[in-house]
Amino acid sequence: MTFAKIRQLLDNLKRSVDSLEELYSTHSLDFPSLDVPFSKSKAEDLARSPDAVNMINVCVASAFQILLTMRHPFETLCDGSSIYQLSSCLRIAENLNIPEIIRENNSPDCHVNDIALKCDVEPTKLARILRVLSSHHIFTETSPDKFANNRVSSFFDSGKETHKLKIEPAMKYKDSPGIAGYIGTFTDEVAKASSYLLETLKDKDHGKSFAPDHTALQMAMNTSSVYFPWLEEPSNHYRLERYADCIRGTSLWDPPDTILEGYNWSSLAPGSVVVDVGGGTGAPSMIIAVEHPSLSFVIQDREPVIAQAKEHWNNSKPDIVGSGRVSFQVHDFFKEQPQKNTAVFLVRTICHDWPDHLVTQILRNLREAASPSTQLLLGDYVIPYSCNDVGGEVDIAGAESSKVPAPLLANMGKASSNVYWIDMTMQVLLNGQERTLSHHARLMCDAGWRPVTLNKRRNSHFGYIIAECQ
Ligand SMILES: C[S@@+](CC[C@H](N)C(=O)[O-])C[C@H]1O[C@@H](n2cnc3c(N)ncnc32)[C@H](O)[C@@H]1O
Repeated sequence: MTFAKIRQLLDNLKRSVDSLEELYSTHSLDFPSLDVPFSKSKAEDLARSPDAVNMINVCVASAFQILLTMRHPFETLCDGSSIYQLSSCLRIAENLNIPEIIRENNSPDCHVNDIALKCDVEPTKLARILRVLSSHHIFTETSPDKFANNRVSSFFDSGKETHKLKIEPAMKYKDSPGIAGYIGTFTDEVAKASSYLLETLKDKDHGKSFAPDHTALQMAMNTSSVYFPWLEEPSNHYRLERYADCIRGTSLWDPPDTILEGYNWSSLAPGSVVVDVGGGTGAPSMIIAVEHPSLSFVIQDREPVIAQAKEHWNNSKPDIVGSGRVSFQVHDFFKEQPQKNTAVFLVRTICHDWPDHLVTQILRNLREAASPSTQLLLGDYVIPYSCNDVGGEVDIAGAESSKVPAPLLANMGKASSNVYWIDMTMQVLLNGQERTLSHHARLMCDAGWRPVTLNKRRNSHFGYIIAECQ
């Protein structure tokens, strides 16, 4: 029976590769190479189209399940026990600007002695770190101790000049697309917090609490502050700059313009106001603002973040700032919402930060400021179970589940791993979580909203739920 299952997985894999090759050949393109640095191209764009994503996901889930079926359990457990070493090595590559150093080299590959000289570390230690990454296809070791950027490593090249980064390291994260900041944040404070997950879970005072100051982060960082005020402490200046970039990186979970499909923005009357609640530097709003010049935006966040947002918009979209279509407001979403004339309250990746009782408070504050026509647009992952969710249907348009080929897990296993990584991230940082559709719907209803539509990109777990006033 096991061989039959392996063959079934191989069939899934083969069928998906065949379909992918056919898709690419209809566009006269080849699939992007792992060995070549990433570049914006038609082939890369096609790889993120919903059809291609579906085929790639089936390949990833099938290949991973074959691997796990065939490997000795101890090999799998060794991997699971040491996978944090990969994160630590990735943290070093990002922090020491290794992709940037290799890019600035005169030839495509660079000897580790030259790389180590530029970042002032011991070369044989660095070689071993880069070898871990190369063995996981992040960088390529072209000949012993020589390393080149590949499709994966070049994706976190900030494009900045290393001699400038040496003088002002946090400059790396200014007006950047978010990948370096994402890696830096996840492999630093998130990883450190995660290493205290067990101790926090078993802690007699904090283990069963959902307070945002009773998480693994407090234990790991020896602080009593909640994550956001902790980030804003003067000693965390570098981390705060990096976090802003990290959040822009979350817009890359799907192609960033997916926000345009999340809501029918053209249906709004000219002059309508979109309030981006906890908007960070306003990356999703910026995409909407460019496409829909008749709409106005209010970006709300905590004071230091609003300063970052203003700077980011002034540097990236001075024309929109000059037109007066975007304004910036310091606002605490746990307090009364000052914007009373809002067409859409956009809350993207906000609710997942917080435990249920605080999500209800945030959404209720928005409901109290809403007019009868105001809509809520909640953007977050819609987390699936790894088994079939019998009876989990929710009566919201667009909530249909997609078909998964046997014998893959109902959630597409490895192809969906990021949803669960982010869920754990929210647990260790703030006692927040990713939620199923019915869980999202319940919290919205408790706060006086009626969820009506789920807009989800095909083959993505990230959803935009539209709700109306009850
Ligand atoms: C995960 S980020 C999401 C940013 C943005 N919505 C996006 O999707 O790109 C969460 C944001 O919530 C902000 N935030 C945290 N606590 C807040 C509060 N009490 N009031 C307003 N914003 C807050 C943080 O500063 C951060 O920018």
